[in-house]
Amino acid sequence: MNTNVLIIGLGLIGGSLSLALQRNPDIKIYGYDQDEQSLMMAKKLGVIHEIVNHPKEAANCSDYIVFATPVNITIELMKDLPKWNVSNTTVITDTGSTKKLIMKQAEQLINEGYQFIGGHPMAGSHKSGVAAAKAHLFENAFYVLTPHPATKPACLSKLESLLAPTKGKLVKLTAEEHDQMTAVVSHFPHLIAASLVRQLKEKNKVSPMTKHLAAGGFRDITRIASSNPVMWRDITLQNRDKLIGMLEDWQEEMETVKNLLMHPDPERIEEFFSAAKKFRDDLPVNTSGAVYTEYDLYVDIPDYPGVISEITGYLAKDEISITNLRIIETRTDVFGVLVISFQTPKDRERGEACIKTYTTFDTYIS
Ligand SMILES: NC(=O)C1=CN([C@@H]2O[C@H](COP(=O)(O)OP(=O)(O)OC[C@H]3O[C@@H](n4cnc5c(N)ncnc54)[C@H](O)[C@@H]3O)[C@@H](O)[C@H]2O)C=CC1
Ligand SMILES: O=C(O)C(=O)Cc1ccc(O)cc1
Repeated sequence: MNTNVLIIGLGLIGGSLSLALQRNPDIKIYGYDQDEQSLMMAKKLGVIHEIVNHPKEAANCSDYIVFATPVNITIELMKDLPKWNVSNTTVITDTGSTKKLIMKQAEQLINEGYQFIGGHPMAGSHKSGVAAAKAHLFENAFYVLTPHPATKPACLSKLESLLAPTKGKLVKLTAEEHDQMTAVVSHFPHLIAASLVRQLKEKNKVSPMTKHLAAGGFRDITRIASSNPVMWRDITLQNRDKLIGMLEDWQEEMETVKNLLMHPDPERIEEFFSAAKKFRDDLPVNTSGAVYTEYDLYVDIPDYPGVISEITGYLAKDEISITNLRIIETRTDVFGVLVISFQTPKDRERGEACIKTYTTFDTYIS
């Protein structure tokens, strides 16, 4: 018998979850989105099995309901859920980036006999929409669950077995712990990235060449400033308290930096950078963390016309998929570095072997 899942919100996360859950052939996915285009595209791309025009249409036959909508919309929909004729055995969850207010709303549902367990797959990207959905998005990433103290172990196990095909690492946290930690590693960095870009915008008014000098470092640190502003508005509003606390700590940190500059001491300045480098270099690398990871392979290439299509041709011949290509440096007569990104370490290994078979180019992994 099929297990029915209703996914509400068919964007990057709802779409990716839907694709991952379909690795279990017994799963049937009903999809709802208020945006008709997303709904049609989800069906056309095979992201969902069946369209519903209102959650009510599938809510009463669903074993699971997943809210993958922006966090404030999720709260509004949770208020509406009691009108949908949902069974008290249906497991309800969400994918929101914040948990405290969602779990507060869940309390009402739980008191009325519904089963709700908060969820947050800690993987994503600055992209949104169903077209960016990928079945492997959550692989090796932490997938946080926030059960309520009253959640029955059987209900939690039921949700864990649904999510197993995501290949995410399921961990349980309280909503409070979740919102504190995600403020540090995700929400606050988005504020800083946006502020850095806003600062560049202002400085650029005075010296219009500035933005053209924005090199890799600036782009790396501000990539997330290209995320969906509406989604981040809502996350910021829901995790305001923790973010204000972070901002106060940050202001202290900036005071420390200012002091370093006001009373320059080369040793202390070096120590400032080296302490950060050491901790950054020691961050765990075996998880994809909060970002969609690509596995980069560096190839030293000579600068002659057609060299890139030659390499991609070899990879295509051996049926090895790549996700991205970029050149770090090319000058006439000097070797440039081609960076090829793969979806998995295995693909990268095969890619490296393929390039070594067909060329004499040096390859390495950073
Ligand atoms: N983007 C990311 O990297 C991550 C996002 N999240 C969380 O997952 C949730 C979804 O985020 P994304 O998929 O990135 O956003 P998205 O913008 O790609 O998708 C959201 C979808 O919800 C739909 N929607 C909006 N209002 C609706 C309503 N009233 N009824 C039905 N559908 C509605 C939109 O039309 C859209 O298709 C958010 O709560 C976000 O905080 C969690 C992990 C990562
Ligand atoms: O693109 C990135 O680096 C992200 O930060 C993705 C992301 C966005 C929201 C989340 O709740 C989790 C991960």
